[in-house]
Amino acid sequence: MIMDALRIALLTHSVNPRGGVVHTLELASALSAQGHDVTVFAPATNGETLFRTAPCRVVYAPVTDSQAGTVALVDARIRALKRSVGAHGPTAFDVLHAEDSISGNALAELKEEGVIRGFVRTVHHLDHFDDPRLAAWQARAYRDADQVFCVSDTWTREMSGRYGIAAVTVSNGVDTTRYTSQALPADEALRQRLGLGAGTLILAVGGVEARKNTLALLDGFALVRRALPLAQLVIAGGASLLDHDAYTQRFIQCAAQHGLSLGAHESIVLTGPLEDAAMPALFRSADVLAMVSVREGFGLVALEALACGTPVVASAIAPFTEYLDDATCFWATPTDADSIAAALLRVIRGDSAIDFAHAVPALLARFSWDASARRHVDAYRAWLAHQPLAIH
Ligand SMILES: Nc1nc2c(ncn2[C@@H]2O[C@H](COP(=O)(O)OP(=O)(O)O[C@H]3O[C@H](CO)[C@@H](O)[C@H](O)[C@@H]3O)[C@@H](O)[C@H]2O)c(=O)[nH]1
Ligand SMILES: O=P(O)(O)OC[C@H]1O[C@](O)(CO)[C@@H](O)[C@@H]1O
Repeated sequence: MIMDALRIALLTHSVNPRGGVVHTLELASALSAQGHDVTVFAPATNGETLFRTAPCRVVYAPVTDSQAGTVALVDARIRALKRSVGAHGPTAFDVLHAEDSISGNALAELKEEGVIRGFVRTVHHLDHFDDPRLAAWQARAYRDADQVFCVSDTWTREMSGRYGIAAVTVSNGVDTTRYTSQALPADEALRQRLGLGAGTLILAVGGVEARKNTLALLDGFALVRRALPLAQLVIAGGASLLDHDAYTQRFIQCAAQHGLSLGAHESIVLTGPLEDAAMPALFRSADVLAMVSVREGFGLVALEALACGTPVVASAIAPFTEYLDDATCFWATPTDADSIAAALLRVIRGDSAIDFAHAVPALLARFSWDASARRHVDAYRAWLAHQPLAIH
């Protein structure tokens, strides 16, 4: 432990392989390596454990209330985190850091009740909620935070321009020891297990959901199949707390209308959430990563694919345009299936200018979790310096 080590609590919404949880664990790992005393709080039901081994103390907050429906689920998780953090008392941590709206509400309530003095919050991206309770929770979780961090300048500007919140950007990192282009014997076993054939593999990560723009990707893929009849679309992940069932049903119907079948060895393979070790192997197995999302906080998956030596087709919108360029990705217009198909085909045919020798390593070097953790610590200390009284 370093002399001026901070006692930091990082709160996440679940144990799932998902952006906010990955951010929590990578930040926890880098902060711990720098000598800080980190505790991760994660709501868990029925003995669930984090999808990746945590490098620090973990407190699983038991979710005891009903999670039937999204509102009940969010409420139950807010209660679970609030109980667990509250039980540690007001002096247990120097910094309480919420990674999402659920944990932000747990801390906002504890702050209102005087149990904690304040908290910081990372906004990865915000969602659109028709349900007023979900919308109100989402707003409270950034509005009541003492300091908001965003994972891209795009979102820092959005928070200021649209919501009047003065956030600071603290970028993501990418673990280039986990995500490498070095093929392993297990890569082939994974291909077999998932039913991936010898044809071209187009990979998308994050499941089937509107924000990931999976329907437009499907339309683009159907066009690609006219030129490459053996091509497969592999969609991995999707461990979201939100309800994407209606969108998934539309996806299944549209696939049928295109004459595309779903399943192992079929043209579309939906893997669902995968164990951590599978992800680098899957990136390496793909001919191209399609990241044609319409809303991302940062787009970490694009960097992971590039680190594995896999070319990326990315949406020609922010935040991708903030850090990718013609030397590190191939652009597609996310609202245009023809554009998505054309971009995928250009990359598959080796007709892109992605520079894996120079531009990609230079890009990856700009995003480390160590640097992200140092920037967080600077921001924590700046916030603590403005607290009228020390927390402990
Ligand atoms: N092990 C495993 N990891 C997964 C899986 N699915 C996704 N991941 C990992 O989870 C992370 C993000 O995945 P997304 O599906 O893109 O999550 P998100 O919730 O949309 O991410 C949000 O936060 C990220 C971090 O700041 C942002 O980069 C992203 O744009 C978005 O705002 C990446 O590290 C990705 O490799 C899976 O099935 N298994
Ligand atoms: O899709 P995910 O990563 O599970 O995220 C769900 C989002 O919805 C909420 O659970 C509720 O607003 C947020 O806390 C979170 O950002």
